[in-house]
Amino acid sequence: MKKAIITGITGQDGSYLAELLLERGYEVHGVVRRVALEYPRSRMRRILHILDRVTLHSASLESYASLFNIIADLRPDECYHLAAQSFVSYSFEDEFSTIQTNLNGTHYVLSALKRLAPQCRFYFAGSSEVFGNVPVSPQNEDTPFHPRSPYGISKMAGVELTRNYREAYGMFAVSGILFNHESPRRGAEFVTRKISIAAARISLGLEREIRLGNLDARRDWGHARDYVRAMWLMLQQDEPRDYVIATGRTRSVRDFLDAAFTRAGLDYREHLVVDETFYRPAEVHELCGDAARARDGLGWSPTVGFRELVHEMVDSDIALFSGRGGLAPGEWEVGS
Ligand SMILES: C[C@H]1O[C@H](OP(=O)(O)OP(=O)(O)OC[C@H]2O[C@@H](n3cnc4c(=O)[nH]c(N)nc43)[C@H](O)[C@@H]2O)[C@@H](O)[C@@H](O)C1=O
Repeated sequence: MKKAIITGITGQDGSYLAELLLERGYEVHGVVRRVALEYPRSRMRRILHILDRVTLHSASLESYASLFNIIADLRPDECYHLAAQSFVSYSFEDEFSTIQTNLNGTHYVLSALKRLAPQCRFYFAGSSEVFGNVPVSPQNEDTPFHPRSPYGISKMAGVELTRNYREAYGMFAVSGILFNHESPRRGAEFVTRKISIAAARISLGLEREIRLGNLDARRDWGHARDYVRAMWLMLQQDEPRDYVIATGRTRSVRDFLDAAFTRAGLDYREHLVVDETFYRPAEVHELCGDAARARDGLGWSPTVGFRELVHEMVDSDIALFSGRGGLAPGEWEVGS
């Protein structure tokens, strides 16, 4: 039985990945912050249904020793490093913590694996935010990086660090450069979930308006369940390589808003307030990925289209806020 560690198991991707690994017969271990153990109903809400089948370990990305000890005890076969400060907006407010946690955390995990489990296959959650402001579209693995936020910089450095461990120490260490991927488990601070929650709550009469920033930004949105499958596939290959994971199609924030509100039986124009406080100091206007390498090398392609994704998210939030979602009010509020 293969043993896998997931950092960030309580997040959207971590929860889907844990399900996938359990289905494939892995022994699954998750690394969580102590706070998650103290507030299990909200922090653990995405993995409550599999808590009896995974083993959780308490550690912090800021503490090398805490990560070292877990890796020393487990000596895993595969390590998926997903934990990070992942909200781009927040990275402008606290650039120091974002860069420190995201970069040092990655460095600590890689360094501990090199010492204790050098055969372990390592996946780093890279991000399309590394491309930020590149003039080339679509972006692939050869596109130069031009990040536009402290978050993007931390992810760019993580991709380079992972590459360096691969080249310098011969480790099977790879990065997935994942474009935006969403689901009903997305944190409420990200624009897609903010919209699906608002569509649901307005349609149920619980709220009247939604406040958003730049509606013209365009993203390449896929479904998180498809994207964690790509993570797993990357670690099953003969050769370690980085891969772009994307759908290859972009939509604007306004398109998402329109589709979500229409699904909820609403006209978004009657509820939208454009609020400049949600604009970013440096915006990424459009990102579109070219996942040809993943298609040819991993046999990967997305299975969920844009409309299906939007409908799943809105339907799920309508169920949640009409009391059919299994969570008490307030338990959805904490982000990823
Ligand atoms: C791949 C990448 O994907 C995600 O990063 P993101 O693209 O920044 O995601 P988001 O949903 O926060 O913003 C998308 C767009 O929507 C615009 N926007 C307008 N109005 C609001 C608004 O009110 N809230 C938010 N959050 N965004 C807004 C905002 O200006 C931006 O242009 C993370 O998973 C990240 O970890 C990651 O790696």
